[in-house]
Amino acid sequence: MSDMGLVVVGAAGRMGLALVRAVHEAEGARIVGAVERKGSPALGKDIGELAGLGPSGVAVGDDPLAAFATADGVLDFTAPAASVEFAGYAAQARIVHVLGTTGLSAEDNARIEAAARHATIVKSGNMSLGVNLLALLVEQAARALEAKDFDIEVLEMHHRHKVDAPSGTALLLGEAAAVGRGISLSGNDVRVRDGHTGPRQTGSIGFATLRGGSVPGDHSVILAGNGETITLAHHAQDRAIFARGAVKAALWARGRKPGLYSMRDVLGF
Ligand SMILES: NC(=O)C1=CN([C@@H]2O[C@H](COP(=O)(O)OP(=O)(O)OC[C@H]3O[C@@H](n4cnc5c(N)ncnc54)[C@H](OP(=O)(O)O)[C@@H]3O)[C@@H](O)[C@H]2O)C=CC1
Ligand SMILES: O=C(O)C1=N[C@H](C(=O)O)C[C@H](O)C1
Repeated sequence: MSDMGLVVVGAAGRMGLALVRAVHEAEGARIVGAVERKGSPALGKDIGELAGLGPSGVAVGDDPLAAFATADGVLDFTAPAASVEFAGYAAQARIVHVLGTTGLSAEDNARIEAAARHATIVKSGNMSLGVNLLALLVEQAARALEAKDFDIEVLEMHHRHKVDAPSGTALLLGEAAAVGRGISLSGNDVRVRDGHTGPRQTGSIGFATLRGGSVPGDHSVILAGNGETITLAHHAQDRAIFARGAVKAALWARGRKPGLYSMRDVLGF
């Protein structure tokens, strides 16, 4: 089979450049397009040069539909409104859409689900191997430790540029804890605490957010009981872990029927 042709959207962003480097290093995939928004200073520049790889022959453009028409898949770590639009274009082109953007609303998710009738979409708040394994462990721990005995809190820290909170990963880990507990996260989540909050509600899942510096992504799930705490944690040291996961997801999705898949489907756990 020929190499999978991939378009990177948001190609000049932090994750965009990491994705270009990950595709360059991967076997079985190549970059066929790079897209940024109209007016971006990156337009017209060679994406290989921008990523520090040398000339690639692929210039950054601002026409996603034209780029998708020549591709087998798209790698998308951009912004919610853009990702919803790209999911629609991926459906029109009947291609793979690897979607890592976080901060999606319920309405965004409904539109992405609709696009997945025709596109093969792999979507996850975190594409790294480590976090997806962590989610499995959190689910098991939450199942093993009863809500009356152990409170669950999710703590995350990210770089100063991050615009959404709680992080997609924190929500993914909260969902895993909720699955383990046999409850829905929605309605049991406590995303912010301020002022006179009253005592903690048994069975709730709390979130706390820190922002600063250049931290690529730190997450801890704390199970706090009487006299002991258990902390399950993941520390990202390099965005390459997310980018490698995204390329793996694209290669896994190639040739699969349209639908909405998760990173746990890709990794088999
Ligand atoms: N699932 C995962 O594993 C991970 C997810 N993420 C998520 O990925 C997203 C991006 O993060 P990051 O790379 O740090 O952010 P950046 O802001 O560095 O990159 C986003 C890029 O997308 C571009 N963009 C936005 N809208 C459009 C559009 N309509 N068309 C084309 N390009 C567009 C931005 O351009 P401009 O600057 O002009 O707006 C920017 O270049 C976030 O939601 C983040 O949470 C990040 C890491 C891992
Ligand atoms: O914005 C980021 O940087 C990251 N976003 C994702 C999230 O919201 O969890 C994944 C990773 O932690 C980095």
